[in-house]
Amino acid sequence: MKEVWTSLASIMGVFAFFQSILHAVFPPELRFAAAKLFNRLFRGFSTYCYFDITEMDGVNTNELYHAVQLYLSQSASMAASRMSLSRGLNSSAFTFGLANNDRIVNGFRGASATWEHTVTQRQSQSFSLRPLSEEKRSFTLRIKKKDKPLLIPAYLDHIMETATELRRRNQDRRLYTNSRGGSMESRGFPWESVPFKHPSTFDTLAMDPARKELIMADLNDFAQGKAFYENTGRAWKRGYLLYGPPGTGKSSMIAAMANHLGYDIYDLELTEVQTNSELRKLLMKTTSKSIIVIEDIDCSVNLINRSSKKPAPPCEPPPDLRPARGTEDGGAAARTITLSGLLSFTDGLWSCCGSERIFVFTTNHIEKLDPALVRSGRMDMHVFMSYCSFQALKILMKNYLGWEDSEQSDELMRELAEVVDEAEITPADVSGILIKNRRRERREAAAELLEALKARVERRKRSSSEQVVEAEEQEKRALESPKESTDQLMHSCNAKEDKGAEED
Ligand SMILES: Nc1ncnc2c1ncn2[C@@H]1O[C@H](COP(=O)(O)OP(=O)(O)OP(=O)(O)O)[C@@H](O)[C@H]1O
Ligand SMILES: [Mg+2]
Repeated sequence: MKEVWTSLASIMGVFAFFQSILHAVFPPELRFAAAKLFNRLFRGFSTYCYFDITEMDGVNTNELYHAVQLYLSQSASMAASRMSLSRGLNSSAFTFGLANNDRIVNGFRGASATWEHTVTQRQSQSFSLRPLSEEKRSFTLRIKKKDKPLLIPAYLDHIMETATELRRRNQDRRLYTNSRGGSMESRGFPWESVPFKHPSTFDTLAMDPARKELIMADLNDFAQGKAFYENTGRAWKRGYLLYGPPGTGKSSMIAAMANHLGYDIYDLELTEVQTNSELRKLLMKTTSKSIIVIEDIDCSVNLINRSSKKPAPPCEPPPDLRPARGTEDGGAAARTITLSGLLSFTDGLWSCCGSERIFVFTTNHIEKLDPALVRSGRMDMHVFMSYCSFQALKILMKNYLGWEDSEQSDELMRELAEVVDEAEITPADVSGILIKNRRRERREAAAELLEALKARVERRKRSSSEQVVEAEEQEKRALESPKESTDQLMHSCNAKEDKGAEED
């Protein structure tokens, strides 16, 4: 062993001797060329290849460097023992980074890649219009030569895509509105926005868990469906129609969808839009990965069937001709937005500018909508937001009272389960009762809710029995005096017809 060490020391000595001669005798250029040759020889025998990704590419920033930095932040937060931490402008998330001169191993498609972050001092700068930072930062990627076809460029593409997604997720999301109609502000942007901070999530949303799962799975399939939409030649968009009584959670569902997918929301106020071309402009200025919402669609635009020849009732102008902003008559004459304009907004060629967009329409009266608007392909999923079921009630009790699953076999819960369907109460009303009682002890609050539900059931029973009595009395009167009752019947039929015309 001793001999081995002695011979190793003598080799090192010889190497150092030659190096000192090299330094003394040869000029730096020659030394540099020799080092390069040595490196090339060494790499010729090595099974690895190396890629340097510098922060600056000449005087331009190298996007790949920043993408790698962000991409590695995921792995670095798990694996590295020393990390750098940062938080960007307009961001609410912290980003981990690989510390200087640290190293991390990452895998892709079964191949392994080693990343090293190097920071060196920049040599003194000559004069430049754009001063560079004093440090030179770069990543070095080391992969096996045999893995090169597998990793380059697929791995780098993957890194770029992941970084874009991370950047988007780290940014605060925004809620846009077209309060100026379709008109542009000075920078040519028709939307105004505020940070989107709605706290509704699928966890807090009270609805049947199985239906909730179905919607979440549908959303996930959509968000991960790039290849599917490309292969099938379909535009990457999806339509949801949420319908049901007021206060059943349609708007809350939209917020939950946006929070689940990390999308922005464009809340389109259709009554503010004058023409189909304005509508198109608005669409063109939306970004991908967004939800475009039209709330209360039945009140927003004239939804009379395009093929129907039925004239609009004379007493009231059709909704799309109602006075609006602008001209003397309130812009009514200028307002030419039509149902077919809206249909091509969601379904026509223009709907494909950009991608990965979700359209959500909400309504309290699905029966009032034109079938063309709700046909499949346009609105892919119809979601009925119903009155509060027992499953939904349990979610609300958990959210508002912290009522745990273990307590749910309770007698109180059994009683609640019995009355909740019959009470036909909206989740908004249940939330109202629970908020009012939130300072009370849990069981007291739940008992209060039970009382409210029972009272509601009673009221509903009473009003329906009053209706039955009324109908029976009418029938009796009809039997006693056929002539009078026929007149009455005619009268009530006429009244019904008038009412129907008004509603049309
Ligand atoms: N399914 C639900 N889950 C949780 N909270 C709900 C639900 N439905 C309603 N709420 C509560 O009631 C409030 C009103 O609900 P929301 O605005 O979502 O109803 P909506 O169906 O959009 O009503 P509208 O038809 O009047 O627009 C919400 O802020 C929320 O607190
Ligand atoms: Mg709503």
